[in-house]
Amino acid sequence: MLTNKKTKIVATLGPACSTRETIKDMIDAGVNVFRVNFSHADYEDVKEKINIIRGLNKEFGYTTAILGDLQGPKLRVGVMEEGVVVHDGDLITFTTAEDILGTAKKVFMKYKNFPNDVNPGERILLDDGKLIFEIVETDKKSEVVARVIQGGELKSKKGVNLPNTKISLPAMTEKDIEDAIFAIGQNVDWIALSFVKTPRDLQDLQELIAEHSEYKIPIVAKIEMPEALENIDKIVAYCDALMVARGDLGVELPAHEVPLVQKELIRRAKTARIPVIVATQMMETMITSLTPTRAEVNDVANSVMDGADAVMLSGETATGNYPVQVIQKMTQIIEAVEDSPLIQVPQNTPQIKTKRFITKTICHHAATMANVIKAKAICTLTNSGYTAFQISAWRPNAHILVFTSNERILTQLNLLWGVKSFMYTKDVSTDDTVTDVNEIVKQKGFVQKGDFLINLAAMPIKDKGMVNTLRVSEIE
Ligand SMILES: Nc1ncnc2c1ncn2[C@@H]1O[C@H](COP(=O)(O)OP(=O)(O)OP(=O)(O)O)[C@@H](O)[C@H]1O
Ligand SMILES: CC(=O)C(=O)O
Ligand SMILES: [K+]
Ligand SMILES: [Mg+2]
Repeated sequence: MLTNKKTKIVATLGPACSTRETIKDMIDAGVNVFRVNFSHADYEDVKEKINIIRGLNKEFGYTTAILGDLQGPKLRVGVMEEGVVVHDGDLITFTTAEDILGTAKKVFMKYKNFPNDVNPGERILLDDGKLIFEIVETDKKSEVVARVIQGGELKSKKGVNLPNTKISLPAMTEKDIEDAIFAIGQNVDWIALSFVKTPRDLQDLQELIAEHSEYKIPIVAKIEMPEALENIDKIVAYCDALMVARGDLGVELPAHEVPLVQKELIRRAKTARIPVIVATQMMETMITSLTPTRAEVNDVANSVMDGADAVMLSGETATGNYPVQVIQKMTQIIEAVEDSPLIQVPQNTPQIKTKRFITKTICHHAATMANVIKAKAICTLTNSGYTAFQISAWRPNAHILVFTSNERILTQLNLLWGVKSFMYTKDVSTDDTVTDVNEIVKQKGFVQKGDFLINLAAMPIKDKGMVNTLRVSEIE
């Protein structure tokens, strides 16, 4: 039995959720989207997981989506010996010369140009800033010596941030291009681009998608760099969703600036009517404990109250001990707050006259009207998914039920707040379609006799044109 929450959950795949049984339990507990993190992914493994998820979708009528998250120009250390700990004041060498097994004295850095890009005095942050080093010297060829400023356990393949350094890497590296082509080949529902700085980065990915796919794959712009904040208006115009990637963001910026940035980014996404995902360390203690901290419970709840369409888990589900329980807990938190009248999600009323002005306006009125007449559901027939984005953005109290014959958007829309989608392949006239859809919705238990329901359609239906009709039905 699937949950009825409206805020979506994105869960990262990893060794902790590798069986079909665990994946099914996670979906039943509230996962709507699985994230493949290409920073750690093995293609054969990804294929297997995607098959499992799609198999479950088929068998149980789920619409679980898959999000491919490209690594981007992220630096990483190599594989480390077990249990290496570095202490304040220690000196450590980062080498790019050979992929050695790392120790407390010497560590492999997987970025050839590293000794060239850095300068003495600059900082190296590791593992989302848990460890801090200061560069003492670089030979500008293959070795960099650094002093430990804040020590701790130095684990394999952890990410490296250089907030004071200008890195000479493109937004899409060779690896990202290869991973994106693989992801497109697997028909993933969404692709996330890490470390976006400018709209150009997004256009490059759009072009790559257009070159390798006959369908448009929507893009999530991961906001984790100060440059992205400077260019946010243009970035919003060139992507289909935002992610507040707090892991890197909290290292690239002082972590105490992240809370207001989160609120600002959510507001931007709401204004553009695109979904926004809040990510990283939401339930971090549940990697090893069955009880989240009060602060974590508050964080998930407050993200929902800020207006997040989706909340994301990383290590909690990828490598944590409790991949199913963490979803159950997150669902409980979401359900406890999302219907509260205290939630005031920012929304914009001014309508810009784009070519879809009419459709946008109808969706807006459907959502507002549903609240006024207390309609239990808004049903829309869509081929592109556009109306689902538009209705979802207004956050009506009614169920948002999407009927489509397009298998791709059936799962893609599962990232959107409040949206539930259903396969609908019958090709009939509007009157029959409305009656038919309303009957399905009643059978599924979303509405009962006497309830109002709003239908949106493009008439005539067979033309698959622009939505031009809003109809209110009373369920018989
Ligand atoms: N197949 C896998 N997929 C995802 N994470 C994995 C996998 N195998 C191991 N992990 C571990 O889970 C941890 C948390 O996952 P997460 O997706 O947050 O990674 P990350 O390294 O912080 O990546 P990024 O910042 O690039 O998104 C990783 O640091 C990694 O050590
Ligand atoms: C998810 C991610 O990439 C981050 O938080 O940095
Ligand atoms: K990533
Ligand atoms: Mg990141």
